[in-house]
Amino acid sequence: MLFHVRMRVHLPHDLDPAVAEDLKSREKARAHELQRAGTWRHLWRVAGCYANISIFDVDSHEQLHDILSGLPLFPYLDIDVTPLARHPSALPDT
Ligand SMILES: O=C(O)C[C@H]1C=CC(=O)O1
Repeated sequence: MLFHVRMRVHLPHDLDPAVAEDLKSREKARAHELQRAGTWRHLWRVAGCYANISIFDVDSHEQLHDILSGLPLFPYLDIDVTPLARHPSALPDT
C-alpha cells in the first residue's frame, strides 16, 4: 500500500541545540534504515520549507502509523497522509 505523506517540522525555538542535533541525527539514521528496507520509497524536501513529501510502501494503516509515530522527530511533526491508488492511465511500473 502506497501513501503520500507530508511532514512539516516545527522545532521549538528554545529547544537546546544539542537536543535538536541529536533528534535530527537519529531521524536521519531511521530514515536511512527505512529507505534501505524499501519502506520509505521517496523522500523529497519541499523547496523553501522545513518540510518533506514522502512516499511510504507499507502493508497496513497500522504499520504506517507505527512507523510515523516512532520517528524521533514525531513530537515536532505535523503530518498529512493521503492513501494512493493506482491511476488507470498510468503506464505499468511507473
Ligand atoms: O528533515 C525533514 O524533512 C524531517 C525528517 C525526515 C527525514 C529526516 O531525516 O528528517
